[in-house]
Amino acid sequence: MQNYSLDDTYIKTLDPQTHELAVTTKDLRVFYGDNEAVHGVSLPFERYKITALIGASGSGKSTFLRSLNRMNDNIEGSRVTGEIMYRGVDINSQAVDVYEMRKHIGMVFQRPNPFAKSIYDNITFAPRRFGEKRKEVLDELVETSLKQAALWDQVKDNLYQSGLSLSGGQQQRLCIARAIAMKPDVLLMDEPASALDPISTSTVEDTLMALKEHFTIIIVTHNMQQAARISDYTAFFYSGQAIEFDETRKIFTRPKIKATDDYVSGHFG
Ligand SMILES: Nc1ncnc2c1ncn2[C@@H]1O[C@H](COP(=O)(O)OP(=O)(O)OP(=O)(O)O)[C@@H](O)[C@H]1O
Repeated sequence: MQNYSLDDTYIKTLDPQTHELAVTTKDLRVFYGDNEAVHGVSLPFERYKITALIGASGSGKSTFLRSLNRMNDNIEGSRVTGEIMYRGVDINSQAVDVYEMRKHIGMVFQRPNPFAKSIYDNITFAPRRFGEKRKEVLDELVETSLKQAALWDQVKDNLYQSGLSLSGGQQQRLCIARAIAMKPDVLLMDEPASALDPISTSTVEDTLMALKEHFTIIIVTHNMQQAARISDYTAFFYSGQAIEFDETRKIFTRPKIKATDDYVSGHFG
């Protein structure tokens, strides 16, 4: 099967003035020991857009996503080769300060994982660790992050209550607020709504749609309706390769590859 390649995509023909790329990967390969889980994926991620990564279980979506902010560094025996270009720097290079890079490329996980701390402390924890001590700046950060995550109105009078006391959907929005408090450029999200009920899912989806005004979002989802509803671009993963990448409306209406068509129309996977 043909692997999708950045070189032969129409993206090259797009006007860079109107289609600025936040991150691109080139021939990205991820190994767990001898097992190559991602086979040379080259993808462009446009700034202020949502790109969905879809594909069957085990096709390498999460592995690829995690490698974009070097989360695979924490997995023993894991190795990543190829390029991840961000602002002209290959962030897959060993010379890169990973903690500094993660300020720019943040991550929200599948299960809401607030710290066992107050709502206020959840949001200010990382900025404080990076040296921000001014109370007025931290207060402002808490308010803007919670507003952007559509949680402010519900928690503004209870900022010192534990983050763990919130509902699942609220906890996930707190985790989104915590991630955006670092003012990242790019937010990586691994099935951020899969542990939530339909109403919370819908609120999180609305939140993501609003967030793309300020952030570039790359999201793994198994939910085809969700990918179709919220994403601008979609990459279809199959056996560790991104075999098709296009505007979401094209992937869901007239994909070029049969395997993509079968997957999005529910014929397998
Ligand atoms: N920590 C790990 N150690 C070893 N192998 C792993 C690890 N994580 C994933 N893999 C393997 O890498 C391959 C891709 O897995 P990955 O989780 O990236 O797929 P996925 O498409 O995200 O699947 P799902 O939709 O089920 O989350 C699989 O063969 C999986 O077994």
